[in-house]
Amino acid sequence: MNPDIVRERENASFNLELLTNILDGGEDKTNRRREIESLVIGDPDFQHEDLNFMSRSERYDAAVKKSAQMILKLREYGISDPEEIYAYKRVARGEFQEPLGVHFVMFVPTLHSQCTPEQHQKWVPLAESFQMLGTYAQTELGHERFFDPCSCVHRGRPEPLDLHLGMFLPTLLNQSSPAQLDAFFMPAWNLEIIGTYAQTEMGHGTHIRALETTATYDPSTQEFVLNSPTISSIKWWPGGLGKTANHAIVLAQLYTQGRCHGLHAFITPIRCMKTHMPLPGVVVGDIGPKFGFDEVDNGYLKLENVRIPRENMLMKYAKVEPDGTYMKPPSDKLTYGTMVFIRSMIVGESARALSKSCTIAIRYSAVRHQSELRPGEPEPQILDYQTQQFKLFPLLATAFAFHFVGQYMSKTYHRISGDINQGDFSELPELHALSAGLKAFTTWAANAGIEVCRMSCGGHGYSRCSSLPDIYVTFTPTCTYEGENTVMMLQTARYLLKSYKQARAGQQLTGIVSYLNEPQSRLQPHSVSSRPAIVDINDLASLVEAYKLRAAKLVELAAKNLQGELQQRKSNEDAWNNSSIDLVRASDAHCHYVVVKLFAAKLSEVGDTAVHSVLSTLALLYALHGIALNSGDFLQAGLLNVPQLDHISQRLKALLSEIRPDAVALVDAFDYRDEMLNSVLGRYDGNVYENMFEWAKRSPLNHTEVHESQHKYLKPLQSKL
Ligand SMILES: CCC/C=C/C(=O)SCCNC(=O)CCNC(=O)[C@H](O)C(C)(C)COP(=O)([O-])OP(=O)([O-])OC[C@H]1O[C@@H](n2cnc3c(N)ncnc32)[C@H](O)[C@@H]1OP(=O)([O-])[O-]
Ligand SMILES: Cc1cc2nc3c(=O)[nH]c(=O)nc-3n(C[C@H](O)[C@H](O)[C@H](O)COP(=O)(O)OP(=O)(O)OC[C@H]3O[C@@H](n4cnc5c(N)ncnc54)[C@H](O)[C@@H]3O)c2cc1C
Repeated sequence: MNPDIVRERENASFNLELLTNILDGGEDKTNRRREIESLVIGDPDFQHEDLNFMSRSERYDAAVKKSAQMILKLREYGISDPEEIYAYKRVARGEFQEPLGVHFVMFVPTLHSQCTPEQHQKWVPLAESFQMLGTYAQTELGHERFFDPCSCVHRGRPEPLDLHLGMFLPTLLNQSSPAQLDAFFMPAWNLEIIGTYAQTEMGHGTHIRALETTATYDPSTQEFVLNSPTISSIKWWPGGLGKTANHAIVLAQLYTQGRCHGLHAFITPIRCMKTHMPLPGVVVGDIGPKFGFDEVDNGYLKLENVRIPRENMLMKYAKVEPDGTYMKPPSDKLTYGTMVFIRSMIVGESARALSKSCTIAIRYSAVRHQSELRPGEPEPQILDYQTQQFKLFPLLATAFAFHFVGQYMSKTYHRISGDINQGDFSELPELHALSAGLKAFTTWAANAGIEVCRMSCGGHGYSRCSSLPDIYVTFTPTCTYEGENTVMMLQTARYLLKSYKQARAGQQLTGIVSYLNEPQSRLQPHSVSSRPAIVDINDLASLVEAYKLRAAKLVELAAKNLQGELQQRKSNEDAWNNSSIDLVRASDAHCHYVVVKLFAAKLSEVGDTAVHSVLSTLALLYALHGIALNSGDFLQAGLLNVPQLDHISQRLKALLSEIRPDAVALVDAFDYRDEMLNSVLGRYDGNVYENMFEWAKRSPLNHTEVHESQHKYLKPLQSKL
């Protein structure tokens, strides 16, 4: 064990096991999670060469193999609780994704959530043959017997099966009639059907109302005929589509009786279940190498007069009768349910990606010595440099904040989706606004934070052995997929502005936007110099209040700017576009307020004094750092005065020093085993250098002492010169 890291752990001011228990939600949960993780770590079937040393094809192969093994082992061990499945997969995957991810997380849940009772009756016997469903019963989406898609959301690296687990299964869960569920869920769960979620097209990802794929109902055969009428309508991006999946949930414009009824979901067989060859009329393949996601066969799909039975339209909400009569759903946004689900889960993913990165960067900073602080003295640990602390500790605080926000988002999703399943759609707009905004807010912050962690490790952060490049390339598309972040922020802004207008009209708001009801007089701008300071920078409650007032102020500002544009006789759409910078800023401030508020609220649940103290320091650091970064907003809203800015920077420095002795223990509390971090720099024992040397020796370029290119090119060249 490296002596620096041993000393760091001895200096900790709190019992880190207690903090781990808080992150897990209780001591029992920590123990069980560890038990499950050990099942993978001790299993020779999951030992393989570092994927960094493999070609893309080998990586895909290894990821499919791993997915298949995971599914078998989970069933062999009888692990069925969603949290436990997650704990198992998290270790088995490491930083890699699984090919079946979207099958379980999007495909099956979409089937679940969009079935009708009649369809349910038809297929129940199939479903009942599956032992695991019973145990999933308590947890899922208000249904009695469905599995929890949360357990399948990918964590770590993408895998070819991610889309099957991640979107195909969740969409099945959300949008199938019960009969469809039973028809498709069991084969999907047993992997006879491997599904993906095919929504995005080459020409449109964001503006899904403009998707061009068509599903035209033919009453004479009671089939839908699916077509990709243009080059831009080719489905592009779905994970697992290229080579893994044999079915896709295809989002297409529904035509019946000569009318278009908008986007609906259709289960579409794309490959033969026996030979795995593409079916007639189906052109399918891999879209080629990407920034990351090497293990996943993100694919293309062109449909040429592909016929599917009427029953393959997901009919829980909207329906097409045999004669072609269309029955409207109670809300046309229910088709978007899978996206809301995944966005809610991505919030917790932000916490995990950032906490892993902080673990690596902080452990490495504790064992790395560089430069001179005082002449003649030994080189200090780089963690002793104030600038290093300033890079890393606010991110550490952010990782804790996002962890608690992730827990909240997941609970809120389950509560509201339970109501939706009971036919109560009243909180759907709030769920959409919250999940869209927090998905964007947390992924942007974590994305930027991972890169800061990488650069804080100097040159070695650039090596794949640090794992930081892998974490980054795997995580960064969360800013784009499941709703591009700017677009998501604008969706939240839409809700905020609507709420603001309602508040101004005297309506009493409830939920997370209720602060918009507060008297506007509190928000009038004051001259910055004359205004008495209303924020106590040492009091978290006061800071929460400041974030709230800043959010209210920015929502008001955006509303006024929008109104100003409208008064210039601009159309609604142009006025909206001309105000969109302000609208995104308002959403960002709203989300920031929610995060600070939830972090502060979490403290009241912590009984242990030492843990409470260290978490309070982190919460204060998170809140003050955010104010320092956005000081213009707080000054403009009259919530701070200029002298306070200096106090804040002094206070921030003091907080960095307070956290310094606990930094390593704080990242240890995230409890990532070495096998999960897969990072030479982030090793628990701190023995970085010797292991870096061993890792490099395994590089394929070192398999021979002299590379063949010497003989092929350089020697002949030398002889010619
Ligand atoms: C492993 C990785 C896997 C990755 C997979 C993928 O990426 S899969 C691909 C992922 N792809 C994406 O994520 C695509 C991203 N794009 C989209 O989700 C949509 O095109 C959109 C939301 C941007 C606009 O949609 P639009 O043009 O239909 O809507 P509009 O703006 O005209 O607003 C009309 C009303 O609808 C409301 N409303 C909207 N959404 C929801 C919702 N989910 N729920 C509830 N409500 C919602 C909205 O608030 C508004 O309410 P209001 O004010 O009238 O009361
Ligand atoms: C790794 C990965 C996996 C994916 N997996 C899947 C999958 O399994 N299934 C699937 O269907 N899709 C998948 N996607 C596609 C993904 O969902 C889309 O790429 C995403 O929704 C963004 O859409 P877009 O690519 O059309 O971006 P665009 O909308 O073209 O975005 C480009 C720019 O335009 C801006 N913009 C667009 N509209 C607006 C607006 N209204 N207001 C302001 N600015 C705007 C955006 O902010 C952005 O800056 C995946 C993508 C990736 C990268």
